[in-house]
Amino acid sequence: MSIITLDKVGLLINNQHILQNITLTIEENTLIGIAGPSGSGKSSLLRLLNLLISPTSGTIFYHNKNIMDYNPMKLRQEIGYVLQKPYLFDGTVLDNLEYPYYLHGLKVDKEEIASFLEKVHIPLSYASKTRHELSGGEQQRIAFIRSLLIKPKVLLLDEITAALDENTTILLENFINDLHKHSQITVIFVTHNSSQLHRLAQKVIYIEKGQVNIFADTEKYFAAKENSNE
Ligand SMILES: Nc1ncnc2c1ncn2[C@@H]1O[C@H](COP(=O)(O)OP(=O)(O)OP(=O)(O)O)[C@@H](O)[C@H]1O
Repeated sequence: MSIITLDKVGLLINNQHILQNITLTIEENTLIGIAGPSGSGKSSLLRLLNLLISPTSGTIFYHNKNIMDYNPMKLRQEIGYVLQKPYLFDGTVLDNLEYPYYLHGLKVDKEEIASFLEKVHIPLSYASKTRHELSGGEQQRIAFIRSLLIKPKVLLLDEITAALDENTTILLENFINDLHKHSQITVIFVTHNSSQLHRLAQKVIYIEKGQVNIFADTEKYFAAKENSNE
């Protein structure tokens, strides 16, 4: 079943076509990788899906309803978003992790917080640290689990492993795979890492100059790429 559909979506900023005529359907419970050159519009597409910006043409549907008709807070409870540069606010790690529950009027689940910290190999004792006492990679892992605690149906990940070492990258990839297997989540991730795309994506959206050039199963995408390089 489709969860997100884009119908001729365009984004025009200062007379520049950032995205043009994007039409695609994303099925529920799939892992989608977005690839493409720098400045091609990948992050802009994620921002549109999270209602941080609005399309200037066309329509985006979430569960067959125009996303512009959703309450942004309600939509963001279902569609989580993690930025490349993690943003943790002042306060402790625990404050950061409890915040999504308060924001959406839910009961804080301390056991869940502890189990997620364990899954991303952050000791429980770090709960009382502030972001200034954490490495960039630790902040990224905390921002990542913060987006998951309220159980989004869709997760948008913008190059979240770009600044991480290989072991931590694989740790997060395994986490995403497990989550996808057990929680029926749809994950849409931007990456410049072609091995990661191969390891993680079931389908690939390739964007160039604001347009979707390829939307295909990962194997087909890599086969087509190999052919074009010959
Ligand atoms: N708010 C904005 N105002 C003006 N131009 C913008 C704005 N946001 C993005 N752009 C432009 O839109 C284009 C696409 O940017 P975007 O960040 O979506 O690309 P990207 O594919 O994610 O790039 P990268 O791989 O380098 O992160 C770029 O040319 C960028 O300069």
